[in-house]
This record gives sequence, structure tokens and C-alpha cells, in this order.
Amino acid sequence: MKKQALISVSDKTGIADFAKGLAEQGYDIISTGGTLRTIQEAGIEAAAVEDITGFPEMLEGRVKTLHPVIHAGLLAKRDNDTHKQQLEEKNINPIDIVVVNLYPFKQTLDQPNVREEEIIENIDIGGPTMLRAAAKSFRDVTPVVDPDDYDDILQAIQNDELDVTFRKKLAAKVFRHTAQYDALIAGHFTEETFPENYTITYEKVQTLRYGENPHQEAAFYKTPIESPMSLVSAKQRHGKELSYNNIQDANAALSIIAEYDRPTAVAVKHMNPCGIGMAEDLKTAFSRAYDADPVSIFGGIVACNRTIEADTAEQLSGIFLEIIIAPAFTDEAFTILTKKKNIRLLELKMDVAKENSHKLMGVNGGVLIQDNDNKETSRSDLSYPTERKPTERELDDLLFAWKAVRHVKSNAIVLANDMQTLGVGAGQMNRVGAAGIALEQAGDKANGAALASDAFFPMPDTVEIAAKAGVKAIIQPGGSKRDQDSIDMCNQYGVAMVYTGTRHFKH
Ligand SMILES: NC(=O)c1ncn([C@@H]2O[C@H](COP(=O)(O)O)[C@@H](O)[C@H]2O)c1NC=O
Repeated sequence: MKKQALISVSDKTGIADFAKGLAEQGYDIISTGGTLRTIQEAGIEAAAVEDITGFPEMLEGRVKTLHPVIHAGLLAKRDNDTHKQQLEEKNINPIDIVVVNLYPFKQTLDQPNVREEEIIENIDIGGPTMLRAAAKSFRDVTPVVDPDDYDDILQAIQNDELDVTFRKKLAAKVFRHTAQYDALIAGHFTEETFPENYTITYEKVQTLRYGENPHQEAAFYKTPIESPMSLVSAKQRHGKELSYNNIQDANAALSIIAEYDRPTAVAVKHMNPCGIGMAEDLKTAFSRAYDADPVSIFGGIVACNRTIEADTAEQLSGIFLEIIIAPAFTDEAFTILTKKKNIRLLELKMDVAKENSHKLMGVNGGVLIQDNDNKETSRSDLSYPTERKPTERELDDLLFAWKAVRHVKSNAIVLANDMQTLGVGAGQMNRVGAAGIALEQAGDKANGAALASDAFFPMPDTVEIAAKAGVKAIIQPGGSKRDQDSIDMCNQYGVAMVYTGTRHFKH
């Protein structure tokens, strides 16, 4: 009996050549409407599925291949005598290879102003059913879902290498594919924020050389639905491939830069900002970010929200940096920066849109899921508990530091003055310790500075050391049982304190 191939594809790329190859290898081809036309137009002999089933396509294509003749042909076990006999009784021929790709559900979803009806019609039912049946029957049937596999499969048939190991790999690919397809559909239908099953799905961008450390294996995956300010959409114009740590740090830099709309430069080390500068022009902004901490920036990542021109490029080229991210580089700037072979230059459209998707954090045996911390603070959210109220300029610096502190690992303290961070205390186990680090880094510049704290002060000690160092204004959520002690301390030193009412822990 001749071998049979069933071909039904939405994306017709390469299908005529593949069908030709199969026909040359002695396969009889059966196919559905549009696919059949493509194959026949290429001069390849093929039969319509409805001629095999004796049942016409109906319901505008909702039912084409959903027929026992097809599914018995796919699901019969070739080494089972009862199955064999049942096929013979019904005159059903086994199907040996199934080539299917599905209705473009995601592409339909991505279209602007698409009607719900059209989305629903792009949920493929017959395709996944055939693929899953073929994949379940991988011992006898070859399931093909990816046009990129056509050549390898033809080659394997020619070399008599289309064995069960190969077919099982293809079957696993099918189940991953249909699982992702269903996850996207489920995502579209689901209204609950945290449903009983959280069906997320990611697509591989690249295998990474290693993970956080050289002995860890790692890969980078993206969500099928695009998100704003994602490194996935960045264009790498120069330098080595990004590493795992590069991606984490660059991602942190993007989240921070999205806070600021005026010309801003952010330097990041180990996912914390070590310097942020904002100004009327990028060159000054970068000088401020650099001067904030000329030591830590070494080997860091810099993100800028304006085109990098020659003057800023000259400054940047004097420092050892892993990555520079900007919306664009002028030709001159590009020439200056690419004198260094290894520096990675990434171009990415910068907008201030915040990531709306959930944040996932792996824990042993599970994952914690929460909203992204996108809550904005505006002047109308602020309250003023101290005798002295901040001046306009102090308020600007407080809000500048407040935007930064939410991106610093808790316990976090940021000191700033004149749109420049001066000291960053990150990831300490007590708040006064974080303040101590930030103050020490700022040194004399702490005098007159503004201080932001990501969470309230459980004791007045942070206020005390800050005030003694000359800090003039403080921004913090408020809400401690002992707020009054901090207020008293501020009043004693003439410090203006502002409450935001919002905490920004980042663990
Ligand atoms: N309903 C069915 O029985 C059915 N059988 C195959 N399909 C899909 O129809 C598409 C191919 O259709 P055509 O060959 O007419 O262009 C493929 O994406 C295939 O997955 C079906 N369509 C959707 O469910």
C-alpha cells in the first residue's frame, strides 16, 4: 500500500516544494481546499480530503477534516491486529505524515480594529485535532507543524532516517505548539486576573552563552504579545551578543529611563541605578549621571532617551561600558563609539509607556505573580507633615529622586540634587544602613540634597543622620507607627518632609 500524506496548511510557504518532495518519495497526497489548489497548481497530483471521506467541507470550512476516516487513519496502531482489521472493514487507509499549520490566531489578534467574530473564526479546530492525533501516534505517523522542518524531513525520508526518535521530537514540538496556541486563545477569553490555571507561553529569542554565572545554562524567551520598551525589539548595531546579566541590567535601565521624559541618562550596575542625570540636553544629562558615581559606572550600562550625538559619544567613549542604549546614534557618534570593538550599541524607540504585564518571580515549586509597580505619584498625591514645606526646587528634586528610588533594590535610599543622583543605598537589610551608604557616597554634596526612601521610617535614625549631613528635604510614603518621631526630627533640623502615601519595595 502506498504511503499517504495529509497536507492542510494556512501558511503555504514552501508547501508546493515539500509536497513535490513527498510525491517523489512515493507518497499519495490528500489535501484541503486552498492547500489542494496550491499543490495542484504546482503540477503535483493530489486528492481532496472530501473525496477520501465522501463528506463535503461544510459550515464555511468549520468542518473539513473532522471525520472518522481521517482520524481513524491517524490513530490506528499499525501493530495492533484489531485496529488493522477495523480499518480494513471500513476501507480506511492509514495516514503516514500530517503536515498542518494553523489559522493565524495571533496575527489576527494583532490586527488593529479587528472584529471579535474574525478572531473567533481564526481559532483552528480541525488543524490541532489532526496534529494532536498524529503526534499521539508518533510511533507510526510523522507530525509536521513547522515549515522550517520541511527540508530536514525530506532529507530524513531520503536517507531512511525518519525513525521513531525523530518523530517523537516532532511530536513534542506539536504539543508545545498547540499548547501555545491554546494559551493565546485562553488569554484572549480570560477575564479573571488570576485564573485557576495561569497559562503563559514564551518564544525563544536565543540560547545564551550562560546564565548569571558561567556554570548555569540559560536562554532568553519573549512573550508572543509585544510589550513597550522591551529589549526584544531593540536593534543591536554593534558589539558582542548580549549576556544574561546584560539583559537583566539593560532591562532595569529601560524601566528607569521610562520614568523621565526630559533628556536623561541612566547608568546601571547589577540592576540598580548608580547614576541618573536629567538636563536640558543629553550631554549635560550624561555628565550628571557620570559624576553621580564615576567609580560604579565602570563596566556598567548606560541608557539615554535622546539620540546620541558626537559630543555625548566622546564622553561615553572614555569609559569602559558594556552597553549603550539609545533611540538612535548619529553617524558621527556611531563612528566614535565603535572604535571599541566589544561595546554593545542598542537602538530602541524610547517611550514612557510602562510595562503592563504581570511580574513573575520564581520561587521553589511555583511562581509569585503580581501587577507591575506602575503607580505614578503626582504633586496632588503629596502631603506635608513638617513645619517647613519644601521649596519648588526641592520638590522637583524630591520627585526626581522618588522616580529613581522605586527602581533600587530595597531597602533603598536615593540622594539627589539639581536633577542628579548623588548617592544610592541599595538592597540593605536595614533602612539606616542604606541611608548611610548613600550619604557616604554623596559626601559633602549631601549638604542641601533631597532624600527619597522607598518605604517609611520605622525610627527617626535615618532622618537624623541625613539631617546631620545637611539633607534639606525628604520624600517617603509615611505610615509608620512612629512617623511622629521622624517628623519631630525633621522639625528639629528644619528639614521639609513629604509623604507620598505609596510604598515602592523592590526586593
Ligand atoms: N475544520 C476542519 O476540519 C479543518 N481542517 C483543517 N483545517 C485548517 O484549515 C487550514 C487549511 O485550509 P485550506 O487548505 O483550505 O487553506 C489549516 O490551517 C488547517 O489547520 C480546519 N479548519 C479549522 O478548524
